[in-house]
Amino acid sequence: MFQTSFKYYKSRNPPPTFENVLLIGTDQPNLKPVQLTHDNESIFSGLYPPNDWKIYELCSRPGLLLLANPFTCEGQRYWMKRSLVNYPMHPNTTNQSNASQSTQQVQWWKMVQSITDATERKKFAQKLRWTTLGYQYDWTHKIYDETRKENFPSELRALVQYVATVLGYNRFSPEAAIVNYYPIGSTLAGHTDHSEDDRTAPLFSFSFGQPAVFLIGGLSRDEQPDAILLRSGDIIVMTGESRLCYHAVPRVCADLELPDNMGNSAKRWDPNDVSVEQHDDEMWNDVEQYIQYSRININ
Ligand SMILES: O=C(O)CCC(=O)C(=O)O
Ligand SMILES: [Fe+2]
Repeated sequence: MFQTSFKYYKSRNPPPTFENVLLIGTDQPNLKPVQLTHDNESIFSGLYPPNDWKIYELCSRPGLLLLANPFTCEGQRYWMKRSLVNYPMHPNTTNQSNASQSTQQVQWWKMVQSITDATERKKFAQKLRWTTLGYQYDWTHKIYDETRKENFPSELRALVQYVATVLGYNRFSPEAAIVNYYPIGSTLAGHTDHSEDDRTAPLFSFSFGQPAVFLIGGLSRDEQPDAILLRSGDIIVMTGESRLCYHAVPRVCADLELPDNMGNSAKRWDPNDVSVEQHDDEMWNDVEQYIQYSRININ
């Protein structure tokens, strides 16, 4: 059932319809609103105050929490920049780490920007698919290597701890992250995340840039998954029963493929009431180019 659904949403010809894809933040029978049980006085830069957050639990997958984009436009641009400029950098491992000597020595983002031809620049940039933070994940042996523990970025730790605390996970402290980079058209096959020592701890997932169809199924591949549209700024938290469920990304779409009410991602990071000169630095222009054809997921 999982594979059938994966193929359906991945298909180019014919393309899928999005009628059964859940939109976080809308009234849907499968989305149960979650009320915060304690006061949240503190604020966090780049996020709207928690009392304004729209939080849901997916009725068909108890423990799966969905947060409709709580980020300000500025907050979104900040995390996109961090993910592109700082995270794919030595000593963090990326899928490109062994591609050439220079990918180890020169900042990946600087290499991208040094390519003057736009087509070539895009071709090069699209090759980056993941980077690991904190404990470096060993994909071959499917373990977190005790001897390869790098610093976990303090600003990302602060963000995750803030969101965790608002949701009631006061003791959560992240030790490892995978940042996934998806050019439009790329996919992530069905899998479960079970290499972590403490599988009772929640898993936090932040999405930025182009929208994607996310599938969440059951503990086996036999169950029919639910399809959810993850748009820029949306957060999902896999807790409880949903923590070890199969999930996948069968489609990263361009806004234009989506029905009118689902698209318009760029509004989430590009406020039209502020002129570009006013709102940001030079680096943003390059990041903005990249994000036109990509999705970033911090997991
Ligand atoms: O990109 C996503 O939304 C999911 C990524 C994921 O499942 C993973 O990194 O394990
Ligand atoms: Fe995963």
